[in-house]
Amino acid sequence: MELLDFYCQCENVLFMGNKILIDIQFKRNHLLQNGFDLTMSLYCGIACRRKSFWCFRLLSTYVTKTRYLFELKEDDDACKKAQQTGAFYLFHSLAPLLQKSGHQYQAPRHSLLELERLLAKFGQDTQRIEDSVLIGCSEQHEARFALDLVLNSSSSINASLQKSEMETELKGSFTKLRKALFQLNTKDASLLTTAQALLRWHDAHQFCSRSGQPTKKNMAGSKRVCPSNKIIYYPQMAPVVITLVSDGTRCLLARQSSFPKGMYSALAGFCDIGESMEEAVRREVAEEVGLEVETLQYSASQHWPFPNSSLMIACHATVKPGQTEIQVNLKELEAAGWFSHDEVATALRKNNPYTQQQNGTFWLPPKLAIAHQLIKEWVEKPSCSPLPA
Ligand SMILES: NC(=O)C1=CN([C@@H]2O[C@H](COP(=O)(O)OP(=O)(O)OC[C@H]3O[C@@H](n4cnc5c(N)ncnc54)[C@H](O)[C@@H]3O)[C@@H](O)[C@H]2O)C=CC1
Repeated sequence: MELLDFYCQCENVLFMGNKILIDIQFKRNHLLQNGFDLTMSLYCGIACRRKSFWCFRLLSTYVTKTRYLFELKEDDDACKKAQQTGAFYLFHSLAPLLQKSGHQYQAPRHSLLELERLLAKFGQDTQRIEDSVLIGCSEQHEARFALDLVLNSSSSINASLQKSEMETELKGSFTKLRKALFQLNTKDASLLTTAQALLRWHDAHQFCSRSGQPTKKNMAGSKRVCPSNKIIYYPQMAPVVITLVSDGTRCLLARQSSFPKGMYSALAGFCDIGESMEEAVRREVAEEVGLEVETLQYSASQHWPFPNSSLMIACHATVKPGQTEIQVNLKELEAAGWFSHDEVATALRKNNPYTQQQNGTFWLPPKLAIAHQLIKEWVEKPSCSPLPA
C-alpha cells in the first residue's frame, strides 16, 4: 500500500469554520509510527464521504511541503510574502558564503530584514532581492532563497564594497562550491548546489534567444519569460550517463587527462538528443573503450553542478567475458583498464584524494560523487545481475 495514500475511518466528523474536529479510529495505527505528523496531516486532510463512513486522505509533511513550494513557484504574490518569513543564503560570483564555528563550517541564513540592511550597507538597492531564487523550504514552511550579491546586478554595484569587505561584514568567506561541498553537511550541500545551479542559469539566460530582448524572471526563479513574445524559458539540466562496466569479476575504470593525478572513475558522457538512457550507455561504452554492452542495470541518479547542471544517471553494465579487450579512444580518455575486486576495494578503503594524489597512487572519486557510490555498490555486490541492454 502506498504510504501517502492510506485512509482512516472516522466515527464523528465535525466541521468548524475551516477546522475539522474528528474522532478517528485508525485502521493501520502502525503507519503513524512511520514518520507521519498527525497534526499537520489532519489540517491538510481532504475529507470525502465514502459509503457509510468518512475518509481522510492524510497528506504527509513531505506532500504539504511540496505543494507549498509548487504554490510559491506558480504565484509571485505568495512567493513575495514567503520572503518576509523566509531565509536567504548569500553568494558572491556563484561562491556560497560559509562561516566557521569551531571545526565545522555552515552556510549562514539571513532574514529579509537583515538582507535589506546588508544590501544598504553594500550600496545596493533592496530591489535586488527580486533577483533571489527559491531553493526549498523547511518542514515549518519557512522558505529558503539564494541571492548572488554581484551577479545580474546593475552598474550601481561598482560603487559597492569589495568582496573582502563584504566578507568582513558577513563574518564569513565566499568559498568555491567544489571546496564548500566537502565542508558542509549533506542537507546544506544539496541546497547550495541547487542554488548555484539556478543562479548560474539565470545569469546565462538574461536575454530571449528569439527576440534578443531581456527576459524577466518570475519571483521564485523557476522560469524566465520574454515580455515581447511570451516565450517561457525553464532552468535545464543536461542528462549524462555514467556507467560502471564489469566483465563479471573485474570492473573497468578510466581517466581523462583533465582528472587530478591518479584518479580513475566510471565512464561518463552526455546523452545525445533523441537517445534513450540505454542507447546512450551502449554508445558511450563503444565510443570510449570499444566494447559492446551486454546487460545493463539502472542504479541511481544525482544532480551534478560542475561545470554546468547535469543529471547524472548511473548504471551497472556487463560485457561478455570473452569480449573484454579495451581499445581506448584517446580523443576522449587518457587511459582505461580492468581492475580486480581487491584493487578497487583497497582503493575505496583508503580513499584519501590528498595523500594519494601526492604519492601518485590509484584513487577513486570522492564520496559525494555518484561515481563513488556506483563503484562502492559494485564492490559490495559484484555479482549484481543486470538486464539485457
Ligand atoms: N558526479 C560524478 O560522479 C561524475 C560527474 N561527471 C560529470 O559528467 C559530465 C560528463 O562527463 P564527461 O563526458 O567526462 O565530461 P566532459 O566535460 O569531458 O565532456 C565531454 C564532451 O561532451 C561535450 N559536451 C559538453 N557539454 C555538453 C552538453 N551540455 N551536452 C552535450 N555535450 C556536451 C563536449 O564536446 C565535451 O568535450 C561532466 O559534467 C562531469 O563533470 C563525470 C564523471 C563523474
